[in-house]
Amino acid sequence: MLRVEEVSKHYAGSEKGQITKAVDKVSLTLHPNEIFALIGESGSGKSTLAELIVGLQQPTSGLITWANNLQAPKKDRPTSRIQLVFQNPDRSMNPYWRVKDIITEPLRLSRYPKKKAYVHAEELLAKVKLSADFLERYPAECSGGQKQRIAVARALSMSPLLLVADEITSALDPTIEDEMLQLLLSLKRSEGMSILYITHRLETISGFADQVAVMKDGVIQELGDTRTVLTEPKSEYTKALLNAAAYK
Ligand SMILES: Nc1ncnc2c1ncn2[C@@H]1O[C@H](COP(=O)(O)OP(=O)(O)OP(=O)(O)O)[C@@H](O)[C@H]1O
Repeated sequence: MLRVEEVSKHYAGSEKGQITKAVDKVSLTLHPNEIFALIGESGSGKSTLAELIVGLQQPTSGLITWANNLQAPKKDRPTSRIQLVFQNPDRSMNPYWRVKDIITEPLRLSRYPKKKAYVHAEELLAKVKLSADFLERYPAECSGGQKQRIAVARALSMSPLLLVADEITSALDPTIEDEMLQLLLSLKRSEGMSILYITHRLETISGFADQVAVMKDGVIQELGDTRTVLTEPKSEYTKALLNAAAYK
């Protein structure tokens, strides 16, 4: 569906001649209807790679291409190829808006009539397993986990082919995190979309992600199907991450 070929993003450092290789010659393929987990410690280049994929940044070199026969699902509404959800929902939500306005914002920005957008609001909340009571609430009246669901509902309003979720469960406690992973898994199936799931926690992706790439210092250390990478890791770095997770 989406191919990343030898993609690099280098930044000039503060000292002359110094460069930071945030992403260095990364290649991967995202298939339709799969969850791809991108794992790495802080500073490994995950967010930069996500921004390159989404088009928020341009690569220094390399190619990012979508399969040309792709079409967002035909709906009576605007659609988009990619939607993003970030770690901190508060930063992307207007605290003075009601949930119904927050989740229909992408539709309204696409000039979809407000009244018709509101008709979809309840259905979008149902997709993320929140009741219609939330429509009239403000973000401050929702928990962190509920706000993340609202952010996912907003992304779903555009029926994306790819949902990029950048550390969206990192601030949640383990039970709520697990509920969010189950929700994403069921959305992958019901919406037929792919999910690029970015996290620093390798231990959370078993039974969830189809493929995983482990990143360090801008370079992919290991890439493969999740079960194989978790049970037969090849790189020393993946082994170290798994060992560290076992002692948590
Ligand atoms: N605009 C920029 N200018 C210079 N260096 C940058 C810039 N953005 C990121 N970097 C550097 O690139 C590297 C990768 O950063 P990135 O944010 O992609 O890592 P990350 O794995 O997402 O980390 P985290 O989990 O902490 O968000 C870091 O060393 C960072 O300091």
